[in-house]
Amino acid sequence: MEPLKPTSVSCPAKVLVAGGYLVLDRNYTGLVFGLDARIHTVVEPISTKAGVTISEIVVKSPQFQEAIWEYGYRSQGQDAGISVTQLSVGHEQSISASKNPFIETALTYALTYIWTLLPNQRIASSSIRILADQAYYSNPGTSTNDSKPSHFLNFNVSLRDAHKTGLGSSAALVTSFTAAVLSFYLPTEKWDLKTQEGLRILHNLAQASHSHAQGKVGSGFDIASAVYGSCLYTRFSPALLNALPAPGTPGFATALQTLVEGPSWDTQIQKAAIKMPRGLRLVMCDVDCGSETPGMVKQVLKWRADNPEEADKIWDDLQKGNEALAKELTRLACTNDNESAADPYTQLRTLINTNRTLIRQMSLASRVPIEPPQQTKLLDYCSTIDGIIGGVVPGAGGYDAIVLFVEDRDEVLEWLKQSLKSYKVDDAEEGLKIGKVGVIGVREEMEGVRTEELALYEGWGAGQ
Ligand SMILES: Nc1ncnc2c1ncn2[C@@H]1O[C@H](COP(=O)(O)OP(=O)(O)O)[C@@H](O)[C@H]1O
Ligand SMILES: C[C@@](O)(CCOP(=O)(O)OP(=O)(O)O)CC(=O)O
Repeated sequence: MEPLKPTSVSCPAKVLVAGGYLVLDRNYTGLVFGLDARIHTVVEPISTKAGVTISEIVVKSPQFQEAIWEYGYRSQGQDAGISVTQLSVGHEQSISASKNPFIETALTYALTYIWTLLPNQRIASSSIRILADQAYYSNPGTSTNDSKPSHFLNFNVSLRDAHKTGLGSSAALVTSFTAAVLSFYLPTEKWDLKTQEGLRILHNLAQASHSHAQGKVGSGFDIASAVYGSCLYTRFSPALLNALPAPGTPGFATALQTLVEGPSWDTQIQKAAIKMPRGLRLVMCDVDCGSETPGMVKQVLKWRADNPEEADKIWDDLQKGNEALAKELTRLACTNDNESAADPYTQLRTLINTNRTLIRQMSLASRVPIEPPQQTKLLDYCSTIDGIIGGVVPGAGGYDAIVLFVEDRDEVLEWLKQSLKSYKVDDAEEGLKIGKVGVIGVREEMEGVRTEELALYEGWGAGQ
């Protein structure tokens, strides 16, 4: 067997530009853009003294305080796969306080899948590092005091105190983690990130473990964009995962392998259906307030169940609007005569506004603040700025963020930033009030998962 080589993989963040709530149902689609903030996972061998065999995997997220998790692992009988147990980390923090369910579940699923492919081989110990781009968190990061400043910043807080900007950290983490662990342990004849089949298996495995860690609530559009980048997404049937035995119980390993490799997985990814028109870009703004997605989802789905006729009408109109939006984006991206028209984006503007009207109808009818009045005002305000085509509340909506289609010129972005500095929320509003609105340093990213050069992590020391 060849010695294991250090491996690194990264995945992009996401923004669901159209299809929030609808995408939870397989009859509808979600239009998701990848974003150029990435989470990286690096896996390296641990050197042990000759003759000493340990089965330990140490995971660190060195940009955060106390972010270290040590796992022991062993194969179970009765085809139950590999069980992972968190070991004491040797300082005052208790194991339960330091649990990271996303890492623990991704490790259990990835090692179990590896074991099904290499049943007679011992899985060697390794050391794993996770490094995230600044845009995932609004905490101000500081440079490492290395003479060569790193691309990655130190956030100087624990993960518990990190303020997420809603770019899908757990999905990018689970997907890059799963891909890096598979790449590290498996020879390319067994699994290869560079093939369509390798991507399909990675997608299915990451969906299964992320869904398990998250409590099976999401549509999985965030994992799809972590693997494939920007795409038009149709979710998998939720029933696929209900049939999977629990990790560590008899039959889990073969059932997992059959599920991720077999033909039953029914996600549809249409990559060619999503493009960014030449001359445009996405801009994300954080509204420094925040909404709880699961509660909003519950309420919208209850409204739909109680009012099927009204809901189906709005959803079908929204689906048509979303498809038209995707079509117009690809049309603009593929046509050459944008420059000659007086305003090449008239149709795009109209489509965005029609979708927003339908979203507000759904908001009113379901009494869920998907595009609440303060966000309407903010979006309307931004849409009047020269060079801004329009925008929407992404994903579940609420008071989290807005996403804008903007002409890709420095002066437009600068003017937007200046305008937002002096933007005032109406004092007369009742209820929740959005806070400061800031531009997040990201733009669209068409590419999904990719391998990275180890030199990127200099200053974040191997196995430190
Ligand atoms: N850099 C990181 N290192 C380790 N774990 C992380 C990191 N970023 C996020 N996570 C994990 O993902 C969780 C956040 O996931 P979630 O609440 O679903 O937010 P998001 O919407 O960003 O995915 C954190 O509690 C932590 O367990
Ligand atoms: C409602 C949804 O369709 C979209 C939610 O998108 P967000 O981007 O708002 O999600 P989180 O970052 O996980 O809060 C639920 C789903 O599809 O999972």
